[in-house]
Amino acid sequence: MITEPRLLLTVGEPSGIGPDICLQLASHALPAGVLLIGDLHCLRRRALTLGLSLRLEPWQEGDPWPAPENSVLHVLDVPLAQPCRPGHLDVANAPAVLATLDKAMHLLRAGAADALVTAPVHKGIINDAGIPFTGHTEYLADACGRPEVVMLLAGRGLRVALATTHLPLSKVAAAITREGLERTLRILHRALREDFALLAPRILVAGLNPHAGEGGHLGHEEQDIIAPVIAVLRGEGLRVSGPWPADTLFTPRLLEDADAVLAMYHDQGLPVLKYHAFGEAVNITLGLPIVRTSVDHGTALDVAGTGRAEGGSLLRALDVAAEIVRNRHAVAR
Ligand SMILES: NC(=O)c1ccc[n+]([C@@H]2O[C@H](COP(=O)([O-])OP(=O)(O)OC[C@H]3O[C@@H](n4cnc5c(N)ncnc54)[C@H](O)[C@@H]3O)[C@@H](O)[C@H]2O)c1
Ligand SMILES: N[C@H](C(=O)O)[C@H](O)COP(=O)(O)O
Repeated sequence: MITEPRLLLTVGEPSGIGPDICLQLASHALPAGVLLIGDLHCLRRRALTLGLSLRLEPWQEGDPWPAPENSVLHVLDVPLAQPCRPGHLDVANAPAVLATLDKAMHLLRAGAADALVTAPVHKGIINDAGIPFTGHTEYLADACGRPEVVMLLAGRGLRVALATTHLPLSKVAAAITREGLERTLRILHRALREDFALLAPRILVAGLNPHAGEGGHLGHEEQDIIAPVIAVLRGEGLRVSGPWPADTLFTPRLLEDADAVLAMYHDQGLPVLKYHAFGEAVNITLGLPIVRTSVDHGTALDVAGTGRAEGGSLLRALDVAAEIVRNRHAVAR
């Protein structure tokens, strides 16, 4: 039985709060052994800026997994091209940010770690560097050869999954197909069972249009796509219901009988989740062969290096990653 999962933690965008919240971990009792992946020099400078007293130890592939120690963090060094300055993005550092993810994937594939936790990256600066990138979710899906994954954010008892992720609103409707939606619901259902140990998960599915299409007068996706998929899955005994009008779906009476909500697009579901649990929620990628969790917030350039970054979501992301590793291990036995 795995007692202490080995967690990789990528530091994310170096000019954002990723380094700040990673460094804060040195003063916490962690749920698992954690290895940071990022620029060691940047982390040392940020610790000085923040007045944090801790030791940062270099770790290299082949070294034994670092034992947890008070006020000590271990770092696999992935050097940046330019020195990092809190709050100031530098396009030259974008390749190194992605290199931390590639390193993590390499270690996971080699069986040298059990899960990946990611601090936030800045999607815009990576694109400005000429590298097409929409998010960790899609990048890791691609790296794992699993194009169909599902983004789930969970916090304070609410779980919200998305049928589409980082897509312009103008492309959302066309991206919702019967095949895609059915696959998404199957991935969500399986993950709720295996990763969250819910034996018969109940899923509420949102409509796409106002009032779930108002009987076809405000859109047809509910009748043509969403309802037929729900009918197929219900026919197999899955506890899936909807399409529910999204404006009243997130009300206590409905949520009390649900384990997760499937929203049709990013800003239909995530504002509710973040209003409910920002700072304590966790982003989990379902359907990958690896375990990957992340924070519920972005790079917060405005607070990087100021001492005002809050690390609660990162602590939860580490907890949830460790819990999923243990649950998957139990299922495999
Ligand atoms: N997991 C990820 O990699 C991830 C997640 C969300 C957003 N992003 C990226 O982050 C960048 C900035 O996004 P944004 O400005 O929309 O959102 P943001 O979460 O970075 O910031 C929104 C507001 O919340 C504050 N804030 C966020 N997290 C905080 C924390 N831990 N402690 C204190 N204050 C905090 C910020 O200061 C800001 O005022 C974008 O490029 C976005 O794509 C990345
Ligand atoms: N959609 C996420 C959020 O709003 O919190 C975020 O952009 C992170 O996505 P990735 O995990 O794909 O980077």
